[in-house]
Amino acid sequence: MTGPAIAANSLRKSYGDKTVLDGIDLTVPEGTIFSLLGPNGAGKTTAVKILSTLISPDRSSGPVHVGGHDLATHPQAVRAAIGVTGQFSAVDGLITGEENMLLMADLHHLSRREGRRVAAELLERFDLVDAAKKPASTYSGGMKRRLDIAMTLVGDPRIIFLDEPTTGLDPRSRHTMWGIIRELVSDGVTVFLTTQYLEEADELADRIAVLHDGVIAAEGTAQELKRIVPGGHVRLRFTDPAAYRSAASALSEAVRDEEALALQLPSDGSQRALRSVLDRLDSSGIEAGELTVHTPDLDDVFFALTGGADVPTQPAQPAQPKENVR
Ligand SMILES: Nc1ncnc2c1ncn2[C@@H]1O[C@H](COP(=O)(O)OP(=O)(O)OP(=O)(O)O)[C@@H](O)[C@H]1O
Repeated sequence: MTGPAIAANSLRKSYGDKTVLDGIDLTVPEGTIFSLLGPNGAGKTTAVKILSTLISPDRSSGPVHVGGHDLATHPQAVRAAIGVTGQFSAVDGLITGEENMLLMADLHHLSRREGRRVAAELLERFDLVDAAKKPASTYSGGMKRRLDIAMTLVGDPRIIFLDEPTTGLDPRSRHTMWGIIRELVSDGVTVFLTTQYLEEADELADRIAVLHDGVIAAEGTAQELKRIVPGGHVRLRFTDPAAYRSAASALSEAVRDEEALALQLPSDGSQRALRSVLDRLDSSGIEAGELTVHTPDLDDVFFALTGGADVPTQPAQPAQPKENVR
C-alpha cells in the first residue's frame, strides 16, 4: 500500500436535521496510532462506522480511502484490510473463548488445522489459555475485551479500529489493554482509536484529533495540543538565596516564591522562549539550580476546546517535551 492507511476528505454524516460530522478530514499514516477524542455524542462511533463500511457517509462527502482502497467503490477490499472492535463486544457469552475464536477462524475461511493454530496462538498471546474452555459469559470485562481483540486479529488485519476499548475497565485492565495496543503497532498495524479518556490518548496516540460540534476542533501530537491552551510556565529554582535575588531582579516579570527560592515565568515552553530565559540569566552570570517546563495537560486542552474557551485552533509551535528538568 502506498499513501496513508486512512485518508478521509470532508467526511459528512447527518441524521435528519442533525449534522453529526460536518466535513472532517482525517489522515492516518501507516503503523501509527491515531486517536479521535471527543465527549459523549461527538460522533466518534459514527466516524468509525463509516470508515469500517458499516454505514455510508452522506453523498456530499469527499473521497475516503482505507488501506489504499476507495470506500465507495471497493468496500469489500476495505473490509478485508480492517478489524473492528466496538464498544459492544462481538463476543458470544454462551460459548467458550476458544469456540468464539474458532468461529472467527471459520468466518475467515481458515482450514480447521490453521484455525486451531491461530486460535491457540492468540489465546496464549492474550493470556486467555486458562479461561479458554470456559463460557465467555463468565469472563471479567478486561478478559472479554482481550478476547474481542484476539477475535479481531484472527483475520490478520493491517488496520484496526478500536472504539472506546477501555471504557469501563479497571486501571489494571486498562494498562494491560494499552500494552496490547502498543504491541499491535510495533507489529506495523495501524490503530484508529476512539476514546473519552485524555490520558489514554496522551499515552498511546501519535496524533490526536479533538472532535467537537461535528468538526475537528484541533489536531496534533499530545504535546502540540497541550501548547495551544494558556497556562504553561517555566519554573526556576535556586539553592543560593543571593542567586535567587539576582535572578528575581533580572527577570522582574517573574512570580516570586521566596520560601522555595523559585521564580515562575509564563512561557509557551518553546525552544525560543527557553533560550531567551537562559540567555537573560547567563548575561547576569546567574545559574539556576533547576529549570522545569510545565505545559498544560490534555484535560486543559479538552475543556478549552469543547467548552467554548477562546483558543487558537491549531498549535503554533513545534512540540516540546512535557517536563524538562535540568
Ligand atoms: N442511527 C442514528 N440515528 C439518529 N441519530 C444518531 C444515529 N446514530 C447516532 N446518532 C446521533 O449522532 C450523534 C453522534 O453519535 P456517536 O455514537 O457517533 O457519538 P460518540 O462520539 O461515539 O459518543 P459516545 O462517546 O457516547 O459513544 C449522537 O447525537 C447520536 O445520538
